[in-house]
Amino acid sequence: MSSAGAWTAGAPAARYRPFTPVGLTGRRWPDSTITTAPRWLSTDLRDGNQSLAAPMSPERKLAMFELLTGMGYREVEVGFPVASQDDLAFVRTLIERDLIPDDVRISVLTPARDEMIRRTVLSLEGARRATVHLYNATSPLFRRVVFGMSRDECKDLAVHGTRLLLKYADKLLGDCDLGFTYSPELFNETELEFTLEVCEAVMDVWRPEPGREIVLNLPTTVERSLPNVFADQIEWLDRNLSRRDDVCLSVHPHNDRGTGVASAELAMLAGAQRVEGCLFGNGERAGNVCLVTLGLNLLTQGVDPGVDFSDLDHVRRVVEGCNGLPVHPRHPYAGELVYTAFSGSHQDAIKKGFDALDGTAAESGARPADLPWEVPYLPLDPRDVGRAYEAVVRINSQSGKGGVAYVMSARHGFTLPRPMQADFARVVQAHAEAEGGEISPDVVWRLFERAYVEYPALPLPLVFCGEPVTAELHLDGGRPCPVGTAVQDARDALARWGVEVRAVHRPVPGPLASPAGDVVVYAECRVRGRAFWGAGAQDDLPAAALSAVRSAVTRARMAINGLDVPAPRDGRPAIAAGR
Ligand SMILES: CC(=O)SCCNC(=O)CCNC(=O)[C@H](O)C(C)(C)COP(=O)(O)OP(=O)(O)OC[C@H]1O[C@@H](n2cnc3c(N)ncnc32)[C@H](O)[C@@H]1OP(=O)(O)O
Ligand SMILES: CC(C)C(=O)C(=O)O
Repeated sequence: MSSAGAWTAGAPAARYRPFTPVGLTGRRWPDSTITTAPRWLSTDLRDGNQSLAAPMSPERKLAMFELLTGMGYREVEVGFPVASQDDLAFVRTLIERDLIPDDVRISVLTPARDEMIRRTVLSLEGARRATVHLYNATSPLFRRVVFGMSRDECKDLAVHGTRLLLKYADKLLGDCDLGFTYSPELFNETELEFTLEVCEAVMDVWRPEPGREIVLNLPTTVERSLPNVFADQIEWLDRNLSRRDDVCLSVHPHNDRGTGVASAELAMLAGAQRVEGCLFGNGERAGNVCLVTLGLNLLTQGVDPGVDFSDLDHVRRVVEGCNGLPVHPRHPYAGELVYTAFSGSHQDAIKKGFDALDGTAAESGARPADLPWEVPYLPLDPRDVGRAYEAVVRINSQSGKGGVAYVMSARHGFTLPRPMQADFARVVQAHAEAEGGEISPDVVWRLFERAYVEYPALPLPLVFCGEPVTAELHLDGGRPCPVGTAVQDARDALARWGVEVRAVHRPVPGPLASPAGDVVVYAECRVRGRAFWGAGAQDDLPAAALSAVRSAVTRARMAINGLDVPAPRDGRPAIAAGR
């Protein structure tokens, strides 16, 4: 029996205890909004790195550091110098080769152990500005199981560690602009009054004052509760900490419950001023909070994240290379598939959104890129993060006419009339069901060509079993041409070939124009009460109209005679795709 089978006797829920709520009254955070970006600290090179099966090589560390600082992160935790010779060497390289931009503050992590604090401080020798980050676990479980310490002993560890830090910094760091971060590890599982007691005791040693802040960094070391509980904890501390103006309240959420981002955001509502995390959520177990998601969540609320995500694919490639871990195709904002719709109703709405945006741009004279982003199903303009529109719609058996029309227009430059979209969508759907999988834009094009372009063998004049053919013409782009007389010429030409033109539709006002210079006409021909479509692209409108009608009538003949539609002629496509 598989291990999952053991649950038939009942889930082991009784082994787990729910988190105790904070019992905060008069909460302020639910009524707050986020209007500015927090301070960010990237811990990719420390928490991220320590969680990798193969920690980053020096070259990868440097690539990560350059990426982070190039994107605009101004606080970067660069390692745990006592962990390994590699970690130490990297810190020394940054300092000795003067690789730290003037506006960037590096930080290094140390446990509250005398010799380790000394060596950590020493690792910063020669740095112009740097922060030492001291941590010790404060939760009851850790006090009991890991340290075997009373509350007072646990507090003393933090206090003594801070004293040692000051002592060694005084001795070893000269005129370095030294910052200090203290983290009560497992904050979220620690009694709030005890956290406060420890933080106050640490502050009594560091003595924060204007110009000498302390960063109190509150981690969900292992995320165990709902984000609202974390927000309550942060608001409680925000209300109760002394010297609040000189404290930077920071959070360090992990993602064990999959709610790291929500925890960070609610904590910001509750008073957190700084957030520590990793790009794409690398980090211990289920990861640290994802800095990309947090930053772009802000952007999509109209708040500048203060970090440059304009080439997110580049960021993703560098991070994948450094971490040796793939970014999930569904990762918010950055995954390969997150700007792609396969399903018909999504594609339809996206296409209408783009059309509306183009319409507003044309009316107002504004560039689409300057208009408010209002495209259904896309929370962000892919171009704002350096992604193209091509992949927004991809076709398979779940797709509908909107998606097929989008591909024809965006990829091939053919704006199909609405009833023809439905007709062509049926062709594509049949192919998708027969073949399975995805249908590339090239195959969509070949299906279109096969279904609608001219078959030159068809004899003229175009009468069908003695019945006249009627047609409605739909004009698309093409080289600039004087539409008025050209339309009359087309009517006259078709009349000569036995076709009565009942209507001419012109979806877009203005001259017909396409980069490839063809005039494109779609013809909807009625034969025995049924509609058949054809498309023609030629140098002039009469020729294009005739071509479209011949193609439609061929389809009618084949269908009514129960024959398959023939493949297009060999050689060059009858219409050049990708106009
Ligand atoms: C939540 C976090 O991410 S915290 C950061 C975690 N990161 C890392 O651990 C990566 C780097 N770590 C290392 O290289 C090693 O663990 C070192 C160099 C720090 C220590 O190595 P070792 O001396 O071999 O100790 P080891 O890691 O096995 O055990 C930890 C010891 O430190 C103690 N300890 C753990 N955290 C702390 C702390 N913050 N402050 C003081 N002591 C601590 C433990 O109680 C244990 O003590 P014990 O030996 O008396 O039982
Ligand atoms: C050192 C602290 C901030 C940490 O990494 C954690 O608690 O997850």
